[in-house]
Amino acid sequence: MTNITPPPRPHIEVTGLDLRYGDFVIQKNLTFTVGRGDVFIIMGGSGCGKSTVLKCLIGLKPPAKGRVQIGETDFWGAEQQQREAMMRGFGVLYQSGALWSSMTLAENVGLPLGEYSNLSPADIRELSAMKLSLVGLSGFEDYYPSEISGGMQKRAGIARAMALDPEILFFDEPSAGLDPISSKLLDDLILELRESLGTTIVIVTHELASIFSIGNNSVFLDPITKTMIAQGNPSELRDHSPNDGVREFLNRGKSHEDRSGPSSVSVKNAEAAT
Ligand SMILES: Nc1ncnc2c1ncn2[C@@H]1O[C@H](COP(=O)(O)OP(=O)(O)OP(=O)(O)O)[C@@H](O)[C@H]1O
Repeated sequence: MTNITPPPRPHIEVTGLDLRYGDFVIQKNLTFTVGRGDVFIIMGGSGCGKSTVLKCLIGLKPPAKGRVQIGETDFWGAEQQQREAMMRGFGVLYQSGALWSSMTLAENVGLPLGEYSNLSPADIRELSAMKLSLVGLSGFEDYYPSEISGGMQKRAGIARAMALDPEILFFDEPSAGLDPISSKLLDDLILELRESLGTTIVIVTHELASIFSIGNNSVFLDPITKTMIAQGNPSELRDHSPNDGVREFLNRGKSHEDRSGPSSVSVKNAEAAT
């Protein structure tokens, strides 16, 4: 008899999720999985509910219906205390970066360590410097956020998100407000972190260049039907999604046919019609 090893359990499993603000439905019936070590992109047009889905995954917005399983645990079904403990295993970088302007970079990164660990101030300082070096900011420990560029502020925000060695990193529009070169450097950093630490990374973004260069898995949310209309590798969705809207969005408004001749989808459709 052959021994078949079952596939590893996904890191995050979302099943039948509905999200609402009051009676206003944001998204419904979302079912998708995020594998361990994935760089998973939540994408879709403006206002479709990407940030709201992220908020639900990080514990800030309870679902109206459905389940979010993180590892072995039903995240929203768990007691609040257990959920809060799980949330300490998440590192979050919000859109604004949100560093404290009156604190140095080392103090910003050290803040969660002071709050959630028993480390001495000297150890916190050393660990903060190490986290800053991971994001290429060695030597900037004593700088204030206003003294460094926007791209460096984002890096410092990532160092702070990584302070407690999270299992999952969540980024909301990490490249918002950055020029294309800083944005590319940030993508490189995200990939480096994923490769060196194996952290699962979930990102809300509609920057196409980032989506294709760093994402290996994704979900595509539709604002009209208010549900997901695609899941999978973004490059494959760009070229082969059976949904025209998904292909158009990922080809920057151009259909695949416009760019490079008929897509395999339309070839298949043409073959089927003959
Ligand atoms: N706290 C809230 N209360 C009520 N409605 C909200 C709240 N936050 C967001 N919304 C609404 O929910 C919808 C989805 O918002 P959300 O920010 O999740 O979308 P998004 O896809 O991330 O948008 P964008 O791409 O513009 O950042 C929008 O119509 C927004 O106005």
